[in-house]
Amino acid sequence: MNNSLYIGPEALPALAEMARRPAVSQVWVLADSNTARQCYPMLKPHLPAEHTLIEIAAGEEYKTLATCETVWNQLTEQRADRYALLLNLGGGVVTDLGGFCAALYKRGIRFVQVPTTLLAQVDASVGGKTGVDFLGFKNHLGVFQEPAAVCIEPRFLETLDPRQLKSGYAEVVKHWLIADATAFAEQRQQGMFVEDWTPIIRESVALKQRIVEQDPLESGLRKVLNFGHTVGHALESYLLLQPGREILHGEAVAAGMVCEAWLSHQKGLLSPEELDKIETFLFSIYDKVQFVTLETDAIADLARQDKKNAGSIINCTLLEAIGRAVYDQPVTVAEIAESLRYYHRL
Ligand SMILES: NC(=O)c1ccc[n+]([C@@H]2O[C@H](COP(=O)([O-])OP(=O)(O)OC[C@H]3O[C@@H](n4cnc5c(N)ncnc54)[C@H](O)[C@@H]3O)[C@@H](O)[C@H]2O)c1
Ligand SMILES: O=C(O)C(=O)C[C@@H](O)[C@H](O)[C@H](O)COP(=O)(O)O
Ligand SMILES: [Zn+2]
Repeated sequence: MNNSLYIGPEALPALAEMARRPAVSQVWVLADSNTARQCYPMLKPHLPAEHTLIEIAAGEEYKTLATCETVWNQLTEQRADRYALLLNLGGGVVTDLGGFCAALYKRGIRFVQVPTTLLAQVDASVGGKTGVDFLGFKNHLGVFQEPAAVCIEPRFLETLDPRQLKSGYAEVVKHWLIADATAFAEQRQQGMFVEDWTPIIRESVALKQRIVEQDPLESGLRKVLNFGHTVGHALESYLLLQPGREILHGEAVAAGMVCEAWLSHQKGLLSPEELDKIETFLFSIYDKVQFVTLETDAIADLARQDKKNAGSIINCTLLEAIGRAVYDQPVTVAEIAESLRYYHRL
């Protein structure tokens, strides 16, 4: 099975064909409590009658090794062998965690990503990053492992909560900011009014794939896909550990993009006019993430664990212009804290 990508009505029939290949010994579906209820009924008619559903709890707080253990337990108890196929049906939590479980189980079984959120359809299911959070740090344990296929059916989005849709849109905007100034300019006129997500999904996936193909293991260029994430992950991690204050990944990335656009401007890379365009657009869609200025140092400090760092140097991806990103730009914890204070004042 090669790594194949299907987007649209052909996605689930393609999955049906893969699941019935003689080389597949067992078919497993990993879903969370929501996708088991809301998405599995659409998938089920495409699966062989004999398959097993594993259900995990929904939410970022369950993207942990403990949840992986429950998955590995079930695979082991039912004697899944190396020829088993795992279908990850869900948002980025399920595709990241399921990919990680598949990559480690018996040193690797094949898996297919079946993303059901906008975020997972435009970003998380593509590019082979899998993993779980650890000690509150985002994706701290993980491996690069490409799925056998990615099957994107945009109709899954019909049951998605609008807040989740907005969260996913942040990664689309990120793709435009790092590599597609024209799309950003066009969409700026329309805000988040989108009738049919399919073309946006196709373009976002193609843009991400073009980057990943050149640098699959993130030794250089791929770091541009992390724009907004140095500050975004720090904020997301900080609030994840405080019950009641958790925010969604895309919401954190949207805030992170404002902070990192400001850092880009401070470092003489991004013009004030472009900074203003980015802020105005993002604030027309996203509410401000709530924290107090007293917390900014503690949040910024979490960026010391960012995976792009080298030793004590925090390497950030910044913008030279809308549509042009530069990676490995050193920033200090103090500068990150200052960017958070700037965001807070806006
Ligand atoms: N691997 C990557 O390249 C990559 C890229 C971006 C984000 N991520 C990761 O993805 C995760 C966020 O993913 P997410 O935003 O999809 O969150 P998620 O997986 O938590 O899904 C969001 C919520 O929507 C529910 N849901 C999913 N599909 C649904 C549907 N069709 N209808 C109704 N409800 C549905 C889920 O049960 C969950 O409650 C983060 O952990 C982030 O780190 C990974
Ligand atoms: O695919 C990538 O590369 C990305 O950076 C995409 C990000 O949107 C995504 O959130 C990713 O999981 C972040 O990776 P990490 O290495 O910073 O954990
Ligand atoms: Zn992301």
